[in-house]
Amino acid sequence: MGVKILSVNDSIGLVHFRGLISDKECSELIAIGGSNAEPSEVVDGVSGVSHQTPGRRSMVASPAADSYPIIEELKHRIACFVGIAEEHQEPLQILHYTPGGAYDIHYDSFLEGAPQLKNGGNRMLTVLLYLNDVEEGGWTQFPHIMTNIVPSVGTGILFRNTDTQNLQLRESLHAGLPVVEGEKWIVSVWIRERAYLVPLVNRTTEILRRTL
Ligand SMILES: O=C(O)CCC(=O)C(=O)O
Ligand SMILES: [Fe+2]
Repeated sequence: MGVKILSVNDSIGLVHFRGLISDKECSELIAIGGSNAEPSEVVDGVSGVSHQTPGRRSMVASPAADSYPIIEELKHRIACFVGIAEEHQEPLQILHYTPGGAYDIHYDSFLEGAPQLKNGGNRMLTVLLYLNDVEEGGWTQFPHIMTNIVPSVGTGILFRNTDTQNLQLRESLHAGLPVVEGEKWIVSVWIRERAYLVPLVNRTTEILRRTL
């Protein structure tokens, strides 16, 4: 499957592309997301604790790659596409936004001294894959570089969150604008500077849920 580059913005290495996943795979991922969803959380940059917040209004599923061949395959494809080993990826997330759902303006990377940096370093890159067309709204917006990405099935973006010293890149500020009509399904993958160890507690919860 050939990846086609639609546009590039050099300031944050933003690449808009099509062809990393097929429409059929998008439907498959939506089905997996729908059957594993929980309310999304955000990690606190100081305490390192995850909590629900009004700024991230979506449902999220983080299915284990070893339970779903398509997730394993996708992680591999993303690693080849970005040229960084799979071990640097945090668990892949499938996000579902309904009308009013949004991810308010934020950085994916952490500031110096944040406890999350201990596991894998900073979130160097983000990959978002759009799994469906949104009737209205749901654009991914980068205000500093005045760029909006309109979700469209089978397309995706890749961008840098950090500079060459792995410090937060100001221009990487972004938001998932509110969905106005329809729904929005995406895959989101955060890629670290170094290998990221999936905390055992998450894995255990997942395994338990699977066996119950
Ligand atoms: O929903 C979007 O368009 C943005 C998602 C996002 O920023 C993230 O998952 O880090
Ligand atoms: Fe983000």
